[in-house]
Amino acid sequence: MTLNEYPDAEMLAINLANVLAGKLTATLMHEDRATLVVPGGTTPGPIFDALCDADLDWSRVNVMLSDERWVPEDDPRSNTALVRRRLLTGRAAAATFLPFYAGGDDPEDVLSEVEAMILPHLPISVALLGMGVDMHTASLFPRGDNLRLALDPAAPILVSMRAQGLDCTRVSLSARVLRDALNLHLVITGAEKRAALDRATRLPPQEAPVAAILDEAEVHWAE
Ligand SMILES: O=C(O)[C@H](O)[C@@H](O)[C@H](O)[C@H](O)COP(=O)(O)O
Repeated sequence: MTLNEYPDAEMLAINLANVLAGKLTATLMHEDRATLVVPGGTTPGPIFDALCDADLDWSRVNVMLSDERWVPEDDPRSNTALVRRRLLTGRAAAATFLPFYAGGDDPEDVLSEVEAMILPHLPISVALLGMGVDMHTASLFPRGDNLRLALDPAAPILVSMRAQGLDCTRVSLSARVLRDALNLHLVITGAEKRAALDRATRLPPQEAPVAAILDEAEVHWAE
């Protein structure tokens, strides 16, 4: 794990957007297409606002989420709606978005179809992940019902996840798929998450799921 500290959240957003754009540009120098994975939540918005106008060939970029709440796009909890609003605009509107939500109440009914859509676009070229103060990343939650499966080296590409305190079912890329990203970045802000990150470095992934990806991750933090 490498840790990059920034004087404030604005500097973090601008610099991290440049780092991600640089990695995508480098990928597109030797690949026909690049796959970008981004998180939902409240942290990435300013990063998306800076990244969406990066001068790169977005028409050759596939964008997908690290995880999704299993709700339609018009639901305020939808990460897809966040990405369409804040990232897939400006130059990045030319990117191809691969939504996970496929309708219905239970993702298990359609997981294999969604995985079939994802598979051709792996490994991930550039992944940006967030983290909760409970040390979850993507939707790999401590005490999540499918956490053991999601952490298994032979895990499927996508797992459903339910956990106490979550107001809806989620789906998440599994730890092995996230770890296999060719460029893996984790963004956190604030003292509480910084302390949680420090704790996660001393805990097993079963207790601190973010620990499953820390070895491969470049961490970006601002107060
Ligand atoms: O669907 C989501 O919410 C994200 O993918 C999730 O993993 C997020 O990155 C963390 O929960 C941090 O969320 P904040 O950025 O809101 O703190």
